Amino acid sequence: MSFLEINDLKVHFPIRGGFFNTIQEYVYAVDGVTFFIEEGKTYGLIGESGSGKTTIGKAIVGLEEPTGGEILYHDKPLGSRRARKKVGYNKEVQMIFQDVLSSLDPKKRIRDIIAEPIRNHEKLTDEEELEKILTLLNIVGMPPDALYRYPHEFSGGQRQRIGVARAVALNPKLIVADEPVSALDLSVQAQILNFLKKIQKDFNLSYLFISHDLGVVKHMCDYIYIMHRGRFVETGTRDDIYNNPQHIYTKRLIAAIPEINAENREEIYKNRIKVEQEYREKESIFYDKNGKVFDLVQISGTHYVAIKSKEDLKNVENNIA
Ligand SMILES: Nc1ncnc2c1ncn2[C@@H]1O[C@H](COP(=O)(O)OP(=O)(O)OP(=O)(O)O)[C@@H](O)[C@H]1O
Repeated sequence: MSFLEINDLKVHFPIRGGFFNTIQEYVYAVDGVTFFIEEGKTYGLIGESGSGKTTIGKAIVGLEEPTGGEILYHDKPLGSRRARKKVGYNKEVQMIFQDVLSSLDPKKRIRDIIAEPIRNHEKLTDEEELEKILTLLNIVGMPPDALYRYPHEFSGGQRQRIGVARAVALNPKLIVADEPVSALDLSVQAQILNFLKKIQKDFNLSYLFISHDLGVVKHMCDYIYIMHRGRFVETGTRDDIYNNPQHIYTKRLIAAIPEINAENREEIYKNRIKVEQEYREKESIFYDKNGKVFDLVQISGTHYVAIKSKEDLKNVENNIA
């Protein structure tokens, strides 16, 4: 059962300029995306820089106001900030960021950083609050003496754990994780991804996992939304996307996954060249003449791809190796 539905979400940013600082044009950061979030599942939102991923995440947590479409929480449209707080939405949907250092106030000790959402939403005595924070530190694998230290005294991986402790402090249902590991080195990335998986079970959490890297989300996500130019170009289960990619943009993302210590390097490079050729030959099937992404067409149970028409589907299918 989905508890969050995003219908035809649009976020357009005006660009102002000229002598009177009037609106000159718009950035169509998010231009009509529809999807849902179910309990305990992980959704990958993948796409290159500027494709609109963070804007979707921010719209979901209420940091960005949609220009169009709606977000339904338990079948009811999200209202004003006040209405969201009243139905507990602000507690249940949290966000963690890539640049965790700048999202943790450098002048505050860890105790106060983690306590912030608790103080905003719950009335606890000092003692109860301390106990809760110590439990949270324990859950994220941080020692109690972290309490009175400052963010700069910790490594990137430790800071991300502190960010997670703050995010789970209010028992959320959904965490929007915006590139949570891309600033970390590879071995720490794996640690944090495993840790996120572990606490998912403990808290029955759902994740909307934002990344530009299909390799990173390979083991995390149940369902994947591939984003390009403000819209979805392909959506499906992890298997649909990894085993049977259809959109040329998805194929390019998969071809770009770096293979560390790969023995078949030559094959990987040849495949990249093949995908690039296919992109040039078949671009018109995937984008209109203005470069806009087409609407999604269902190609199997859970698998949708944005192409010009159903007739072109055959054309695309013939292309599967
Ligand atoms: N406040 C804003 N005002 C104007 N344009 C914005 C604003 N925020 C984002 N944009 C633009 O909207 C588009 C989508 O940005 P967004 O940050 O959502 O992309 P992204 O896919 O998350 O990229 P990245 O991976 O680099 O974070 C970009 O062209 C960006 O420049």
